[in-house]
Amino acid sequence: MHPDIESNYEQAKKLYKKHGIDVDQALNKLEDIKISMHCWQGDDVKGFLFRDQALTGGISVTGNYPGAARTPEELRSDLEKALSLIPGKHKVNLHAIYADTTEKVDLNELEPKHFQKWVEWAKEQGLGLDFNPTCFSHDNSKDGFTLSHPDPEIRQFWIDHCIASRKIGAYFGEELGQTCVTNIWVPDGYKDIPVDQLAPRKRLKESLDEIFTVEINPKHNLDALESKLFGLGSEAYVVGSHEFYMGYGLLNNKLICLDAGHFHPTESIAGKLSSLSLFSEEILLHVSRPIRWDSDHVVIMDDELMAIGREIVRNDLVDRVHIGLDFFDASINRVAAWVIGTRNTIKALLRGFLEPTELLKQAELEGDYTTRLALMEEFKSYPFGAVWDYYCAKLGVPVREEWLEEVKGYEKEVLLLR
Ligand SMILES: C[C@H](O)[C@H](O)[C@@H](O)C(=O)CO
Ligand SMILES: [Mn+2]
Repeated sequence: MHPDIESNYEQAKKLYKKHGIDVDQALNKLEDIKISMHCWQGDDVKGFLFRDQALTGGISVTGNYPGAARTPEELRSDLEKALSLIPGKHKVNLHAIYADTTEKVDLNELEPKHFQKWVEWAKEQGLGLDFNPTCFSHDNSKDGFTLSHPDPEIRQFWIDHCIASRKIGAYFGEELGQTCVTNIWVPDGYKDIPVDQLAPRKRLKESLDEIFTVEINPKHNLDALESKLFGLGSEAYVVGSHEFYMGYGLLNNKLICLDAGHFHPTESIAGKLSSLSLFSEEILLHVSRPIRWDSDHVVIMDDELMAIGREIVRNDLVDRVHIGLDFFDASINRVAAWVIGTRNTIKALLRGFLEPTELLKQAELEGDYTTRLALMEEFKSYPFGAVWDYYCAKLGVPVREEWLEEVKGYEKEVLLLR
């Protein structure tokens, strides 16, 4: 480690210690947090099962930066590159369309064996895996409905796919010794104002009930449900709204997934954590960055991200919140997108750990809002960067923007040859 990194760290430690913050302890806690890095940033949500299918479901990827992964091998190589530039041991989040198989298999026929190579790779790399059924980009979702489809045959197809997905999740959890979170998101909704808002929700509820009648050991797989406010083509009405899944999840002991891009523009998912934590044991996050709509931009260190990090740490939710990422930007190097978004998410958590929370809470309790505001503001310029640099060096990953050189090299030697 460069001596400057160490001495800057020692200086920073002293400053934080003055306010009772144990920086070494903070770094130990940070190292235990796993971020679930989404595989779909690597290939613009195409997957490998149906290469010719257009992306549907009201989500969209823009940009045509060269080098997108075309095969499972390429995707794993890109993920490895990104993970080598991110401190800590993490998880990879797969979608069903990323099955690694030469068999011609439809979504409702998927089995653990179709993901065996992913599991072998995860074992080799010391990674956990999370999972998602892919309820979009398929002929059976072409009119915008899946689990709430009025046609019982189509509904059954998606029910079977979700059951198959939970079994794959359980296989991941058992094989890797780390619980897999399987998150169900469906795009179902109407472009224009519907007459009957209730019937699709009843059908969605019945489909979920059927999916969850299959018993799965929660040690291996936890189920999560992701709501949405609107999508492209479902602007007026989304069946799986926040209220719908809050109700369903709390009554049926399922995790609620809060995606930062799935609420009204001024609503913050950070602000929802304290309330939800009082009623639900565990929560799933999709950390994303909406710009004006659910645009899935790469996560930057903005107010929302810092608030997410702070709320997780302040409310002692580190062991109860599963942190997944969800963005897909094809206008920049895709490996860099992962590195930027994941490093930022870890940095936001670090900043949460480096806050004098007890002191601030005490000031607040005493009604001393002057001290609260003064300290919160002063802490924004405390030397967290020195701690971050030390953390990266200690865990053997590039310090500051050094990682960019590596990504540029990889782009030249690997991505541009695709
Ligand atoms: C590809 C993901 O499953 C998808 O982004 C989903 O999580 C979502 O957020 C849809 O808007
Ligand atoms: Mn999401």
